[in-house]
Amino acid sequence: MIYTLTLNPALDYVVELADFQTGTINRSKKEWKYPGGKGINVSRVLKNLGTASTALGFTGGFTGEHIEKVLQHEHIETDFVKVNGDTRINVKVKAQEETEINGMSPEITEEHLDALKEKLTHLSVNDQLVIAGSLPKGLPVDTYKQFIASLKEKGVKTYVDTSGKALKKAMEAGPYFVKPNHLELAELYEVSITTVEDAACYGKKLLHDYDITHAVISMAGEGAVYLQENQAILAKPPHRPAVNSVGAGDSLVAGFLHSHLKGESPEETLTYAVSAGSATAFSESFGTEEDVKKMYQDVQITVLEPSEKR
Ligand SMILES: Nc1ncnc2c1ncn2[C@@H]1O[C@H](COP(=O)(O)OP(=O)(O)OP(=O)(O)O)[C@@H](O)[C@H]1O
Ligand SMILES: O=P(O)(O)OC[C@@]1(O)O[C@H](CO)[C@@H](O)[C@@H]1O
Repeated sequence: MIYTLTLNPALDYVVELADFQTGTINRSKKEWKYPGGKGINVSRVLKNLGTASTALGFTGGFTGEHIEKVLQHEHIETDFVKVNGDTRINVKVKAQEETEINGMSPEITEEHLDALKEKLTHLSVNDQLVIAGSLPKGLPVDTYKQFIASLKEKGVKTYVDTSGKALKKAMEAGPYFVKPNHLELAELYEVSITTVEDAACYGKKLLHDYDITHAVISMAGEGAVYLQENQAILAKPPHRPAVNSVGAGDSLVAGFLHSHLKGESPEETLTYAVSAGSATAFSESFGTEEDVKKMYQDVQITVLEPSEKR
């Protein structure tokens, strides 16, 4: 069974404006309200692709209730721990460029964390857990690391998409899969990553430095680099104007899982993952299965020879 874990979900309020000006009143021309947070997005895209999952994490207040209602309406299983405050609202402004204001998490108490840990004890070998997004305020920076370490002992495979200190700590427990974007990878190694070759080089270093089986380094419009022991592959999407970048990375993770769990080859899996990411980047919302299949024809694969670590 696939589980997704979103410790810091959000109600995403997406507003489209012809022109965005600070210091004055802006009126939206289009707007959407979606359940959000990276793990929840992975569950929604998996559903689009025909793969079931259960969404775990913390939800609270009117925003939390709305998120659960929408997910249940979409026939996505949920098993959230209820917290007292309101799940945050994240504002995404689409104008000349995209601007995001990600809200604050509600307070998570010891009891809430224990209740979540109890749910995780039910996962077993053959289960997959996607751990995605930021940590709510107040939780220890090694929270993901602890989850990964104890799940790994039971044979549960973990797929990690987070950033900053939480990512660095999570790596120490050796997750099965990790998807940093090139900026997150650069931050981890305190370097600058601007080319596909740099991404492949530091991606390879990631595999050597930590006990990780699969890594995908996403590079927005440049596509993504996949790495596993003795293999590095690049998948490039077609060059077109992107409509939306919110959730493109989550779509890539969902596409990877969907294809990988069907036992497809690394080339097919990376192509499918990048197709899912780009299908979302080229749509107003998440790409549908049909969008992903169409995109698959236009994604180009190149086998790379990554340079040795610097
Ligand atoms: N401008 C674009 N054109 C084509 N594909 C894109 C574009 N932006 C993103 N994608 C697709 O989405 C994937 C993930 O994008 P990105 O590297 O921006 O991830 P991310 O930083 O995790 O994204 P986000 O946090 O916005 O969800 C890329 O590998 C690519 O397949
Ligand atoms: O603040 P975090 O947890 O890092 O990211 C949260 C978020 O920006 O990520 C998703 C897109 O990937 C959105 O649905 C959501 O608002």
